[in-house]
Amino acid sequence: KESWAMKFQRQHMDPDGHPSNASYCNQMMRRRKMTEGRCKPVNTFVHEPLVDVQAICFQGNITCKNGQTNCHKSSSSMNITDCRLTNGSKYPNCAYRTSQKVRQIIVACEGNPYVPVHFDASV
Ligand SMILES: Nc1ncnc2c1ncn2[C@@H]1O[C@H](C(=O)NS(=O)(=O)C[C@H]2[C@@H](O)[C@H](n3ccc(=O)[nH]c3=O)O[C@@H]2CO)[C@@H](O)[C@H]1O
Repeated sequence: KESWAMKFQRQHMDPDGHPSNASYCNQMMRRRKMTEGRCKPVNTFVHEPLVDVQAICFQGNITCKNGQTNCHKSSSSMNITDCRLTNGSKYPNCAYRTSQKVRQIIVACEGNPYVPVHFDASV
């Protein structure tokens, strides 16, 4: 079974990628298996080295959206791509808008080793 840590990497890590065109999200959401059974509404990909994203777990500790206190905000801004389902999208043809941004990101961390397991938000 896929661990939380591996699920985070499958859903949110693309260190060597960058949205070269508007179909980045359409392709990546399929490739990373987030369009099976339903179209995942919102998903962010992070274009930074895995070690830099893992280091966030030891940066600013803040409260998560769900009230848990195991969230951490990155000290610096990161290159990310937000994928957001378009209104006209109809399963199984999940159609996304691709938005490239530079933001601080907030992740939840768990386990030993203490690693990212959930993407909370970008600010
Ligand atoms: N503190 C915690 N500690 C540990 N675990 C925690 C904690 N909190 C949740 N989980 C777990 O994580 C699992 C999970 O998938 N949570 S999820 O909210 O649906 C993920 C959001 C995110 O993927 C995406 N999104 C959203 C915004 C954005 O900018 N970018 C962006 O990508 O949308 C999703 C829905 O918002 C869930 O099973 C829950 O148990």
